[in-house]
Amino acid sequence: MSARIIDGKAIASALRERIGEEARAFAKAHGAPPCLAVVLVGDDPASQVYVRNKGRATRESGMISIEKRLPASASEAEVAAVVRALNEDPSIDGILVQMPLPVHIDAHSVINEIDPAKDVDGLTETNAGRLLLGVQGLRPCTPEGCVILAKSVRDRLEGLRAVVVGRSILVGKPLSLLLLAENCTVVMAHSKTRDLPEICRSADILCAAVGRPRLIEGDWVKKGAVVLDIGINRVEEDGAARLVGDVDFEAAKERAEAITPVPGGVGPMTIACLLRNTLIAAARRRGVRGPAI
Ligand SMILES: NC(=O)C1=CN([C@@H]2O[C@H](COP(=O)(O)OP(=O)(O)OC[C@H]3O[C@@H](n4cnc5c(N)ncnc54)[C@H](OP(=O)(O)O)[C@@H]3O)[C@@H](O)[C@H]2O)C=CC1
Ligand SMILES: Nc1nc(=O)c2c([nH]1)NC[C@@H]1CN(c3ccc(C(=O)N[C@@H](CCC(=O)O)C(=O)O)cc3)C=[N+]21
Repeated sequence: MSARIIDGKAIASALRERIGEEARAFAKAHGAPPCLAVVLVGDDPASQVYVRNKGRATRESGMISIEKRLPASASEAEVAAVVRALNEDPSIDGILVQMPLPVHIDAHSVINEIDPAKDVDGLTETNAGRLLLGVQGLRPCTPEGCVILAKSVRDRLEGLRAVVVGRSILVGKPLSLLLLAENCTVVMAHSKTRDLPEICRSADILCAAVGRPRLIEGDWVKKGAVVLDIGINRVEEDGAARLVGDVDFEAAKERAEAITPVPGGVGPMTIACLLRNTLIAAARRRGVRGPAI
């Protein structure tokens, strides 16, 4: 039987609807809507598209979107200065520095300039540490979106075996920690992992965040597994440009119970969770409870 396709676009759209309502209530109570600032350095075409989409989604949810663009030649000090100015601006609730940064800029240093209270990507040392400790903080958006999608299929994740392929700071590592917090038994796999197919076959929840088109083959998927495909890879096929994930979707859907498509799976959830984090940051900065969503 063919798998159920997890409609990330629809789930994200429902979440954004509720965030929009909360944002409007917030604006009434506090005199201004939450405000997200996105810092974009250079002119990477994929980043331009994401930043434009984020801006549109932010406005659609009744929030304010600000973009700070710098040329690819900007120095680390210049980027850091922009981030510090946003930290000090009381009208800004959330700051996101779009990755990747040009190679001459140390991403870790720039991210650490962000005020942890405005770090809606959850990437500063403070928020990463809070995730590790399991205390209140802002969580990275893509991993959060993945957990919501997994829960849309399985009410309780407790005791399930989760395999996360990829251990980046942005996706794989925080996703492993969030699944651990849900009481999954988590295996973190990466480029040095031996017997990757065998390890994947043991997964009740299989998460792929690698950045290699269709690396995960159909027969690496256990029958009845939930597959979350985080990869976004642009490939040329039959003379046309298209987006594919890290999982061989057509083959995997014959074995999985449920699977996310690319596009229309995890990607839209990342944006919805970014908006939710902006709302949470805006509320906490004013000392009120965050949204109940
Ligand atoms: N849907 C969304 O919202 C988002 C999607 N993405 C997409 O997710 C993918 C991953 O992104 P990101 O985490 O930033 O990528 P990175 O390149 O930072 O990390 C890739 C990870 O995959 C591992 N890896 C590479 N090759 C293999 C292999 N052959 N077998 C097993 N593991 C391997 C690497 O291992 P090692 O550590 O050993 O090098 C590394 O941990 C990309 O396609 C990206 O576009 C990213 C962010 C959000
Ligand atoms: N600081 C930072 N935080 C990020 O969260 C971050 C980042 N940098 N750099 C790049 C990656 C990538 N990313 C995506 C977000 C949405 C979609 C998305 O909405 N994708 C649509 C399709 C979009 C398209 O057609 O290109 C989908 O999957 O359906 C994809 C990818 C966030 N990232």
